[in-house]
Amino acid sequence: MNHDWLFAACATPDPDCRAQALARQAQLTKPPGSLGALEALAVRLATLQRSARPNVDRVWISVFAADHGVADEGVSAFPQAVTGEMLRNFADGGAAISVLARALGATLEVVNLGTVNDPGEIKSVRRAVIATASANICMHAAMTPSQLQQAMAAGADSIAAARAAQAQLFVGGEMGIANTTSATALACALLGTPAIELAGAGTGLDDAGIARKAAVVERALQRHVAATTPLEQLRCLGGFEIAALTGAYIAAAQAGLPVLVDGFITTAAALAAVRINPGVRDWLLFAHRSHERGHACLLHALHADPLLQLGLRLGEASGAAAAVPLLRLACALHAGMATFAQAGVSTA
Ligand SMILES: Cc1cc2ncn([C@H]3O[C@H](COP(=O)(O)O)[C@@H](O)[C@H]3O)c2cc1C
Ligand SMILES: O=C(O)c1cccnc1
Repeated sequence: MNHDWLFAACATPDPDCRAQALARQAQLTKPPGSLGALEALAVRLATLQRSARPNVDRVWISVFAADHGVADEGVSAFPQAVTGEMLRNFADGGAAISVLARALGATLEVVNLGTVNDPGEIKSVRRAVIATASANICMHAAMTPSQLQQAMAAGADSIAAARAAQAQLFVGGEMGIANTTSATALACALLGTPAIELAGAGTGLDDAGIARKAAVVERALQRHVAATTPLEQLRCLGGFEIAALTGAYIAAAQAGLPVLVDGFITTAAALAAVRINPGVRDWLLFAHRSHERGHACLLHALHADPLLQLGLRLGEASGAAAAVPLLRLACALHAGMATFAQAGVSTA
């Protein structure tokens, strides 16, 4: 099994572009620092895109869908059939991310990695089916080594497609009933945190449901206590779409394509990516803090300060899509504001 590409060097952000962008921000007609996070975003994007005038007009969104054997443990408020049904909804344009992508003029790629209720060929859904579902993590490793490899390669394929389309920003999303359980188990293993601290409501569990979900996660952690590397933890506790996201984030960082991370599940995949290849961290921007209980802890572990906190708890890349207009405004301000000299405005 060849995982060598995962450890190849990531691109390095350009310190000269950073210095130039900081110098320009200091000359724009505003008190220094007064545009706060919008300034930092413009400087960050200039550094990552190696450009004096960064922009995120061309946004690529990939939503990875897959089912999870751990759904058998009754950990979701919704039935497993929803994953496959939502594939058709994505394709028909009715899902939240379909609407958001349209509103942003972003490209939306949907990838079917394996669903129990498989809708079959759908125009505009990429089939990269690995199996009907990952295995129940309470009993087995979620994936075989070969399945892990396939899933991560499917994520890297999306980055190749995004680059071919000259995307300036990559956004990953996910759809998979019970995947907050898998993401919680992965996060607990990566962070060494007990399940009860990270388990949350997902699609809408009540307190008793959350307690049962935490017990399921603890069983999975016990079952896979021998998994001590991040790659093994991902293989044993993750799922196809989570591994695809991890592969996509690593490939994006290696290609020098900035990434905007979405919610709890994508952040768990991002933490796995950073643990596997630490150079990935430079390429990650964080869109929002989701309502899901464990998200704050994951963000803290990544030293991430997300832009928004809107009480979203959907996934599908919806929170990242909601933050794209802020990135665009940051770029527009950086490019379009007059300097003190140009406008004849006195400096301090
Ligand atoms: C109709 C519907 C659309 C969704 N879109 C994203 N999710 C979100 O909810 C699921 C995770 O929550 P849990 O672990 O509790 O199952 C994932 O599919 C996630 O993307 C959805 C869930 C539903 C029901
Ligand atoms: O934050 C998320 O990504 C999330 C939370 C709940 C359900 N699905 C996704």
